[in-house]
Amino acid sequence: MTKQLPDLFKTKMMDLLGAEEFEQFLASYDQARLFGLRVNTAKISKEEFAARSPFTLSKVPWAADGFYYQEGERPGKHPYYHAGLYYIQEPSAMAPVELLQVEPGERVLDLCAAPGGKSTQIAAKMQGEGVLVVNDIHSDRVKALVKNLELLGVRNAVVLNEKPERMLTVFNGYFDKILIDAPCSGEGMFRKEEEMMQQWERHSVQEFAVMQRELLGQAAQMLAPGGRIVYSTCTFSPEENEAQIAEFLDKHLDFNVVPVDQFSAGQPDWLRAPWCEEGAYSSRSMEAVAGTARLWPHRLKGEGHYVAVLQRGLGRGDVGGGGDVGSGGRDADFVSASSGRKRSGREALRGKSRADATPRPAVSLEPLQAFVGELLRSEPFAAGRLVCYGEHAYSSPEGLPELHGLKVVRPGWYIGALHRGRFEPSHALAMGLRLREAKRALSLASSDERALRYLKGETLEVAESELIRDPEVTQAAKGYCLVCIDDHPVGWGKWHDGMLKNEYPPGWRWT
Ligand SMILES: C[S@@+](CC[C@H](N)C(=O)[O-])C[C@H]1O[C@@H](n2cnc3c(N)ncnc32)[C@H](O)[C@@H]1O
Repeated sequence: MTKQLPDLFKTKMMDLLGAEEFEQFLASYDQARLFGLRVNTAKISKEEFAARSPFTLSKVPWAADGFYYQEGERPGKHPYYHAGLYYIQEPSAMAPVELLQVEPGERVLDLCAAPGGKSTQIAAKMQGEGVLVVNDIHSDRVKALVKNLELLGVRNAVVLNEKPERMLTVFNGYFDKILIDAPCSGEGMFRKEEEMMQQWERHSVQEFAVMQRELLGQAAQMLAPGGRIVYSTCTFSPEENEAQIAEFLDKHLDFNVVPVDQFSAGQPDWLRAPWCEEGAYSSRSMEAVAGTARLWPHRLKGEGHYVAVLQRGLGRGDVGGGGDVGSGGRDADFVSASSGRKRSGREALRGKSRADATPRPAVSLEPLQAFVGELLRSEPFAAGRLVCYGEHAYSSPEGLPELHGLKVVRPGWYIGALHRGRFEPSHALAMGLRLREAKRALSLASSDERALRYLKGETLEVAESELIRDPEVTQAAKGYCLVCIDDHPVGWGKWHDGMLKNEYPPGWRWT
């Protein structure tokens, strides 16, 4: 593979690394590829997963829930993948979110989020508490982002498809943590994805450097005092890494680098011609970038990455706090109560105080209330507020400012559609539920041949005695039923008279 590397890339890396280290670096391209998965601790503990796992796992040293698996094991072809128990993720790509140090209850932004590897990692750390805003500028990539959030059962995410500059007013000084997993020239991915080499030859490093500079400045405006930004790339070029951070620090004196010591150090000595403008940076910034981190494929078991942790001071900077701007969700017909205290799902659905001041929903919420009463033991929407966009109902995280004028793809967890007096629960609702939250469910063993047949979209024969039912429920077993595999939800079915009609969405089916 070393032969296929672009000559220009090889010459530059030789200049940066020096002859001896360059040889080791080059040798890494002929080593076997590494494979990683991250356990989705929003759904299962890593101990439980390790006990059930059909894969040969070994720990990724820098990621709490990350594991290497063996080539040929194909975790994407296992029912547990369809249950959202893990995300297949390159091991080095797990590092930035670990360094973001997200806590449940925080307000977190993933600015360049698609297809969602790091968003789902952040979500697992938030455990459904707090506000997670995920954004990507490319609408086609946002589709994959939404699907991954739904697959992994994320309940507290809002998905935007925006230019970051349009987010500034709404989110000025709002977030506690921001991840910028920046678009970059992708030099660190040449071993994993060979087509990255052709893309590298088409786009210049300078082109990406311009975008990265803008993204860093925009993120700084959306960060609260005392907040943290993690900036990451999967490339080696100092123009996209140390130079971005040094320039940012010179423009933002209220930010410091939090040194990362578990990886190789950033390279202040590369901030010079011909790659960067000689003498352009202050000595404070030059010193600080030594505390940023480089993940080298010849020094650890992962692909090439760069990560910088930027901490904003608590003092008054040039951005304001709070985020409660604008009024009235853009297309929301109805916004339920948002009292701040925990409400029951019934209360959330009834939507008291704010609902009185806002227009009634265009559709009646009664079918949704009936569904909740019949099917759900606990009230999963109580942590959010129910919003309706046309026929579609979402649970939006508490504390979110009005998203006035923004292109909102998902204003929260998609609950389902209210259509012609009926409620159709969404697939996202099933994936975000727990077995214990359902009053009527079916749990198939992963070894049961019906598990795979369900994932293929087939109708199943299911005896009434196999249904798990709330002992207090006296109604007939007929109707919606949460289908699980080894106790983890994978979708809906409709049970009637010994048959389970399959509600697994066509686009998700096992092929
Ligand atoms: C490295 S990828 C992100 C990978 C993602 N964080 C993950 O872990 O799955 C960079 C993303 O940035 C998006 N992007 C490019 N320019 C952007 C911009 N100005 N604002 C927001 N997103 C942008 C791209 O569409 C791409 O999906």
